[in-house]
Amino acid sequence: MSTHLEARPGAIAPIVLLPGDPLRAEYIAKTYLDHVTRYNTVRNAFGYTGEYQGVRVSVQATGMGIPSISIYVTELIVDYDVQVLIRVGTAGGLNPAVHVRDVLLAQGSTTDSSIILNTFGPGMYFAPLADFGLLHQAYDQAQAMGIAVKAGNILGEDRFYNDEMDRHQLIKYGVLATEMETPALYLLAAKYQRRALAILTVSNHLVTGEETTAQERQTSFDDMLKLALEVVKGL
Ligand SMILES: O=P(O)(O)O[C@H]1O[C@H](CO)[C@@H](O)[C@H]1O
Ligand SMILES: O=c1cc[nH]c(=O)[nH]1
Repeated sequence: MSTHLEARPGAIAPIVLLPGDPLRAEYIAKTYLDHVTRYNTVRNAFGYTGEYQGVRVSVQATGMGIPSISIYVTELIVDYDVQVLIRVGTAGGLNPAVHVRDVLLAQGSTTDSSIILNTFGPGMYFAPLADFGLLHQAYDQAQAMGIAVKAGNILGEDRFYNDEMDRHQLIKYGVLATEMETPALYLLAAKYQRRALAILTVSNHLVTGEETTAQERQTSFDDMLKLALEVVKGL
């Protein structure tokens, strides 16, 4: 047990998929995994362990935002010795080259969060990066599966509703999309020397106003999830 997870020792696999939404965790477990057990219901942050084509893998909901994912990632690493963490999340498009339903690989994550300042002190702007091996593997796997992914910098914001933020400069500098957890995932992976990657599906576009229907969201989620699981299988 850890403070927020009731899993017994050994109940969580060394490789974990991390959706924000607990119902996405349930969907992944029910749709893609065999021999599934649910190891966590604390706060309804569902956690499951099962097998994907013979490979043991867990799925842990992280909730929304940096404070929430930081709790789950820290406990997964420190209390359950998880080695590989792959976020499977949604993002809002920023760049005109990005469209709803696109699957993105977060090569790095810019952030307005204070986590970098609080970790390194003033004047040091640490760049939270994906594990290169996972990124490379996910990119190659996506090509093999015919999934058109874009890899690049994403924004991990502190607030979903943030009228005050001017994102235009970031868009000019090539930032693809915005979400709310990846900088913390990459920072903690760096801290504990674990491997992490965020794979994101674009669910809406903040500049063009494009939206997805529930059905379209499901299909593009499935592309992202199959990609993540094939990466897991290749580890
Ligand atoms: O779909 P998930 O994984 O929750 O990710 C995105 O969706 C939530 C906001 O709606 C934030 O958590 C954001 O990062
Ligand atoms: O954080 C997020 C996630 C999806 N869409 C957004 O606009 N923001």
